[in-house]
Amino acid sequence: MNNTPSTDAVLLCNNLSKSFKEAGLFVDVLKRVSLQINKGEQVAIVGTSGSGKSTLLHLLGGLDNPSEGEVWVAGQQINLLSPAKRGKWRNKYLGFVYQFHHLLPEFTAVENVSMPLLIRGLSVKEAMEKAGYLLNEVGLGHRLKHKPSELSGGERQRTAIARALVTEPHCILADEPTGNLDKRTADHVYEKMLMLNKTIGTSLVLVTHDATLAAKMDRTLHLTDGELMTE
Ligand SMILES: Nc1ncnc2c1ncn2[C@@H]1O[C@H](COP(=O)(O)OP(=O)(O)OP(=O)(O)O)[C@@H](O)[C@H]1O
Repeated sequence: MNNTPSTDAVLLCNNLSKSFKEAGLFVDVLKRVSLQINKGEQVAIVGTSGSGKSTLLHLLGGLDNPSEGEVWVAGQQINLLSPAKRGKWRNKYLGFVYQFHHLLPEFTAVENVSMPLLIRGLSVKEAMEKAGYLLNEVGLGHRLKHKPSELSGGERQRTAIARALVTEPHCILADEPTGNLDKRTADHVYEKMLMLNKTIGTSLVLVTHDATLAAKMDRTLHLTDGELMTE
């Protein structure tokens, strides 16, 4: 498959490969992966441990360089950009949610969520209002002033989701974001994330081991030993 960016594509890669050098030998972790994520689409990436899921997500998000191939985000081939330009492009169009929330411990929930907007130059008032709205949407309207250490695990992950969505990115890249939560809390967090993604029209690429969750998405991509299997 060889993709050319269409108007529907928010994210795509062509013949993406990644090798790591270990003990003098190259190990091929991703092998010529091509895929396209369209506007508003929710896509799961599944595969056994070590099949290359996180590596693929890192490359799609411009957090690492491919050995070969192309990554396009919002019509721009990001792997050709300088690290500084790539970082700017990434912050403009993508949102990230990780297994560990990476919230800033000394700031409250609403301050954490407003941070990406302040960095973009919004006034404190505007940023706080938007952050408060998003936190309310994920069911945390009553926890705005709590610091991460005063929130439960599920509440922290919902705060991280609000922070990823507050800039209304084209696409969210999520790597097993509820892997450290119990199933009931995880289901609740996902419910919120999937619903909000639909409301805002953000695409979602989610790495998960949970087949039930993957089945809720529009599409599931299977990685086996670094190769994408057709559905
Ligand atoms: N920086 C690195 N240097 C060397 N090898 C690496 C590096 N990063 C990843 N790998 C190797 O690449 C393979 C794929 O790793 P990756 O983390 O993408 O797998 P995964 O499918 O996300 O696994 P899991 O489900 O266990 O998180 C693994 O064998 C791993 O050891």
